[in-house]
Amino acid sequence: MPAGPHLIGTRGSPLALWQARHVRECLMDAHSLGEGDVDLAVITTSGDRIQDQPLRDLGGKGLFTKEIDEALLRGDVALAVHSMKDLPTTLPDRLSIAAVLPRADVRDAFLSPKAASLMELPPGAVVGTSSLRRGAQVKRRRPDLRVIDFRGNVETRLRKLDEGVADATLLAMAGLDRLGLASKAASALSADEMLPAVAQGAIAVLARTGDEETHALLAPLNDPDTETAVTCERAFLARLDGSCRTPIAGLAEIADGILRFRGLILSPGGAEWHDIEVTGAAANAEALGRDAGDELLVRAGPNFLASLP
Ligand SMILES: NCc1[nH]cc(CCC(=O)O)c1CC(=O)O
Repeated sequence: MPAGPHLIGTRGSPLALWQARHVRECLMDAHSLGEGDVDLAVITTSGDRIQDQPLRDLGGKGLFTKEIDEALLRGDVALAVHSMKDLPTTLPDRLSIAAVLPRADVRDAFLSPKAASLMELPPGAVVGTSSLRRGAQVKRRRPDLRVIDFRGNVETRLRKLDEGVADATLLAMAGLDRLGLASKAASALSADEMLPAVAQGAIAVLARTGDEETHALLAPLNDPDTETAVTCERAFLARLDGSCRTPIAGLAEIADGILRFRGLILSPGGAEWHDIEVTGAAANAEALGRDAGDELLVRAGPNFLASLP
């Protein structure tokens, strides 16, 4: 054991802190560690600093992880905890995923003081979301609704909803649950109504490639079915684009070694979409996701992704 505690790098948002503390507890339980053996190191990322621009104009993913990756590579921290859906499909050189925690609720929550569900919102109502995926699926189901950009962390978005900036918003159920805010949800959207983001509800722990001690420490925290499901979803995403400019959704579910994957790409306005569903052996997760991505590219045609702004 090295001198000093194992340090966990994390963003400072309430959700990030909850997740990092959760990993800390899991590590302490798995290895019977004491209070001082694992500690958090809060790191501010560019994504946290820049609050006034839509995320997709800022170079997309990696924005919330760059400074934490650098701290890992320098050896300032031994591990880093991230919402897996915020991780780019290609990890930085010399970093790898050491554990994927058991997945929480994958669904999106519908929040509104005006209606119990998306379909019950009055005509022309305003939905606030910064997610192209959610916005496009809202328009797909309800072309009459107006989607406006809604940034900030979970608490900020809830405040904006209270202030009447929008009539409704959508947030990941997993995040609300973790923050003790599940009661704010009017309902949960089914995956058929609103297909979740790739890796939604999963927490990934990163470590330096080759840091065997930290990898061994984290191994008991890994959930194989969640790892398999997100491997399929991320292979799908990698095939399609991976930038924040394309509305993409994907969900793999595993039961008895059989994997069912649903994938969806949409035009930002939700008027055009292409979906796919495949089933196969969970052992082929990566190929299933990749092939589903290739098949959607064929179905959508070469102009679909190219024509997006
Ligand atoms: N993009 C922000 C983000 N990243 C992870 C979560 C919630 C937890 C999860 O989806 O795993 C959220 C908030 C949200 O989408 O409502």
